[in-house]
Amino acid sequence: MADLLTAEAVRDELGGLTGWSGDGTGISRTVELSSFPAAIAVVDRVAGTAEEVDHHPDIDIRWRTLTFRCVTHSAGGVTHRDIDLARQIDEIIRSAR
Ligand SMILES: C[C@H](O)[C@H](O)[C@H]1CNC2=NC(N)=NC(=O)C2=N1
Repeated sequence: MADLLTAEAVRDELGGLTGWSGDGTGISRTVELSSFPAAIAVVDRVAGTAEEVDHHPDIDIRWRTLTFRCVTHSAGGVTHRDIDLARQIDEIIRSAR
C-alpha cells in the first residue's frame, strides 16, 4: 500500500499542481467548463485515466462545474497516487480548454 503523505508534504505537493487545495485528508479542485457536454467529456477522459491507473477520484458534477477530490481510500489519506492523479486531471482540463 502506498505511504500516507504528511499534511506538510501535501502542502508542498500542491505547489506543483493547478488550483488544488486540501490537506492530509484529501485534495480537491473545482473547475468550470464552457458547457455541460464539455464538462462530461472531461469526466469521461478522467474516467479512462482512472481505470488505467486503477485509482479513482470522487467527482461532483453541477451543470458545467466539476469538483474532483483525490484521496487513497484504502490508506485513509493522501498518497503520491493522489498527487499523480491530480496532475493527470490538470493535464486533461488544460487540453479541454
Ligand atoms: C482493487 C483496487 O486497486 C482498489 O479498490 C482501488 C481502486 N481505486 C481506488 N481509488 C482510490 N481513490 N482509493 C482507493 O483506495 C482505491 N482502491
